[in-house]
Amino acid sequence: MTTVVDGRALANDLLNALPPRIQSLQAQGVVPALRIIQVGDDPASTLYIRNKERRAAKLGIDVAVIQLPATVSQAELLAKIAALNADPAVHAILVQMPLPGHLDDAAVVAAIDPAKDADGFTPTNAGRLWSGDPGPVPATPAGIMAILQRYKVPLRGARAVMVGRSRIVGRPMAAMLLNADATVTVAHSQTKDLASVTRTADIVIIAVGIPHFLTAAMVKPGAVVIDVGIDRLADGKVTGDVDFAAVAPLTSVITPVPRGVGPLTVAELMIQTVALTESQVRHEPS
Ligand SMILES: Nc1nc2c(c(=O)[nH]1)N[C@@H](CN(C=O)c1ccc(C(=O)N[C@@H](CCC(=O)O)C(=O)O)cc1)CN2
Repeated sequence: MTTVVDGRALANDLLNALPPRIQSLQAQGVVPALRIIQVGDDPASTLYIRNKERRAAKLGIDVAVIQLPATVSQAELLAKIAALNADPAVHAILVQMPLPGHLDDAAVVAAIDPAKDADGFTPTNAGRLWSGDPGPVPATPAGIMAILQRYKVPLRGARAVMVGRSRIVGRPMAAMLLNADATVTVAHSQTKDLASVTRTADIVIIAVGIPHFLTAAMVKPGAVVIDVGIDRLADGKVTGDVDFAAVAPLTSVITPVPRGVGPLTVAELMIQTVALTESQVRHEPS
């Protein structure tokens, strides 16, 4: 029997825990404040940011999008981040990815104050994650961990294959699985005979951005399959990296696209924004 994950329901459920925490902050005179920097006007980024804004506003988080032109210079972008870092009324900052090619992603991310790092992408927080220490973590892998936990997928000793090695998903996902005692393989575009690797997996997580890339021949019967891809087809429809119709019958648990991992990404960002705010309030000089 295959269980198809309901990402929207799980996201709503996780978000139900936030209002009392936000009210407790408000009682102390603090409203969690999230700032999202968008460079350019990529339509997919605009849509994802709108989802984040809507959720934040619904929860009573003070959210604002700082829109910069696609031609913004590295220095101008870094100056904007420095101003947000220095603003005590801002608790969480993120720069929507991808950035235009002339900008240095790594330097931009590294400029964010790790205490306000809503995405958990800064080198400091990535290092904490790989060391198994607490800190802000990237939202998509955090959402996937929430799915695995909610659907009671055993992780200790499980063979997990992460297909994709991005900073947003693949690398932090591998660290989280390792921290949960899974045996982790990271496969990528240079991996030889990928199917022979994915077929060994109890859990396959895929984030490659190629529609229907993971086929039935690449999956072991009974495996858990998590699809992070949000791929736009020529007709405008959204699909995933997994050939869902062919793969789903083989699996024990599978995420659909849309309404699988995506809503969890947004939910985990909200959770992180509140956690960063709480941590800053705790560390404020009294
Ligand atoms: N700074 C960041 N940039 C990007 C991140 C990130 O975590 N931080 N992740 C992705 C995009 N992303 C978040 O920003 C994101 C992706 C998907 C969704 C979502 O709600 N998906 C819906 C479907 C939406 C659609 O129809 O296209 C779903 O899956 O149901 C939200 C956020 C890259 N950049």
